[in-house]
Amino acid sequence: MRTKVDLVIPVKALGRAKSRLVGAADGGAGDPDAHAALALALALDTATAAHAADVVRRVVTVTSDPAVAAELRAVGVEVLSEERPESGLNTALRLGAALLRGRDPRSVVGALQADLPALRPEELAAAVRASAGRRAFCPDRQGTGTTLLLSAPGGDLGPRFGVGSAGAHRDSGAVALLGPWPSLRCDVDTEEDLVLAGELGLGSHTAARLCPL
Ligand SMILES: Nc1nc2c(ncn2[C@@H]2O[C@H](COP(=O)(O)OP(=O)(O)OP(=O)(O)O)[C@@H](O)[C@H]2O)c(=O)[nH]1
Ligand SMILES: C=C(OP(=O)(O)O)C(=O)O
Repeated sequence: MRTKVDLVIPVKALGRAKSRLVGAADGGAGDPDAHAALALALALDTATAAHAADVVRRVVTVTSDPAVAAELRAVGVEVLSEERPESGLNTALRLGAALLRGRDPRSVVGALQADLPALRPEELAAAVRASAGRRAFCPDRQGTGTTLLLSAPGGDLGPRFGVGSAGAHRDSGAVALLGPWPSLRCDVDTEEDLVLAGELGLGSHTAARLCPL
């Protein structure tokens, strides 16, 4: 049986997003527009790769930022407006998951972080297949955070993102997905992460936003 998944990709308002990457887009200068363009590029590359995965049926972004909404709609992503951004990431994910669950009571719903600019559709697909009908999560490269969380078919997503989320998802009964999918584990929080993502192969939006070395 082929698993199909409907994904929520949360994207923080660009002015507040990816604070640990300020300056990465312009050699340390820290221009806000250059930073916002980089944060947006990370999300565009993530959403584009997710959309291209053969196991993915729908991609919905939750954001309060009109610029993010417009750019993601332009690449075919549905956008759900986050009415109360101060409520945080897990609230945004529950909103998106509820929308998707309402459309299909038996589906697998998932949360995919928006900072995976090297993501390869076939690696995302392999991780989804490995979940095999179980609520499951993929830890980030360091093993402490979470890049992907999947519900069981028809089940609750139960997002517990935040510091130490891999442990929180494990403790809540989700199965860890630990296969050969480095691009799915390479979330980009720091410039070091960005270098590692570059070694895996950045998506075109992010590559275009970085200063030539
Ligand atoms: N919609 C929404 N997305 C969020 C929120 N907080 C975090 N995210 C998204 O969740 C993902 C993981 O968040 P982080 O890696 O902590 O990203 P961040 O908060 O932008 O980065 P830092 O400022 O460096 O902590 C990213 O894709 C963010 O855009 C939120 O309150 N609402
Ligand atoms: C919010 C998270 O992302 P990060 O740890 O990359 O900030 C998480 O992994 O739960």
